Amino acid sequence: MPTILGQNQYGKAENRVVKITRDGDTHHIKDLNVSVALSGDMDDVHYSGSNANVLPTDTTKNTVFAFAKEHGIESAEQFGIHLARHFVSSQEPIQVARIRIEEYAWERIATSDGNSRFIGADDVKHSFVRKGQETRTTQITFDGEKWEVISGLKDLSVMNSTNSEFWGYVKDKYTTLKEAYDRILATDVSAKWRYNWTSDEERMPNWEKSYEQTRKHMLQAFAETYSLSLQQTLYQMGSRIINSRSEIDEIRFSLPNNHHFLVDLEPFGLKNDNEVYFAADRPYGLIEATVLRDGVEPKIPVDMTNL
Ligand SMILES: O=c1[nH]c(=O)c2[nH]c(=O)[nH]c2[nH]1
Repeated sequence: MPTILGQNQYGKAENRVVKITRDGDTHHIKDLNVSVALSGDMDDVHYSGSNANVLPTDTTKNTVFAFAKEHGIESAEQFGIHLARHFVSSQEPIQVARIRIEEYAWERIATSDGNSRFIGADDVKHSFVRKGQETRTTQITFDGEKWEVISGLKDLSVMNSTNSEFWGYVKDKYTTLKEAYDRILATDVSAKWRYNWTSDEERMPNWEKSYEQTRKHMLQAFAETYSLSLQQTLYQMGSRIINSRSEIDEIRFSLPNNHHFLVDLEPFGLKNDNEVYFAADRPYGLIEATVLRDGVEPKIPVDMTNL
């Protein structure tokens, strides 16, 4: 059967580029998901396999990261326009460049002695919570006599653009990880906490207020902990909640370590001074632990955290 080639396009999809602009110790984040689709004179590669007109998709990826450094990311539109113009004007066979960008917005975390809108406060300069709501969860069990309430949240994305280190770990013959003295710490918090209210005889907690305060303490502890590991940060988050909220006896966290790798821009003659990162989606470290009020029995099932 005779066939002909129809519409075709190619490029690297979903380049997760994170650009940190460090204005003194006030940091600004641009977090984009950039997909490049190029089309033009690409008959030969499909019909005969000649790559003579093919700019590799790998190069389109490199261009995204290099442009983040060279031109900055003023807005998704400005960044996309730069990229599209570059591909069409620098590559003779390419006639159309389509750049799709999703932008993930981040807000500064309001810390215990500051307001997020007041950037003068020392500790709100490099801690962010992703815009858009997390999911709130609860599970209630009643046997006719006793209540058990386990509430929580998931998909609360947070990031510290500094004040995170990781070093001094065990090294064996398979260890390649470089020690980090200034890294990005990012996670999507899943947490479940158990209320110590168990009977109609006791005063019921104010559920709305408790949720709001627990979330607040969780965020503030994340922002205010100078982190030597995600494990240490987790413990700080949990103990801040147990110490501040008498209605909660136990909290379990499941924290993915959302790795941000510095992109090597040396091959393009560019210095990456902790500015341009590749936000990897997998694999990720997964750090899980329960923090308990001293003397109480743990009751949150260990594999419940992600529900
Ligand atoms: O905070 C961290 N904890 C780890 O256990 C770990 N392991 C790793 O490779 N990176 C990190 N980061």
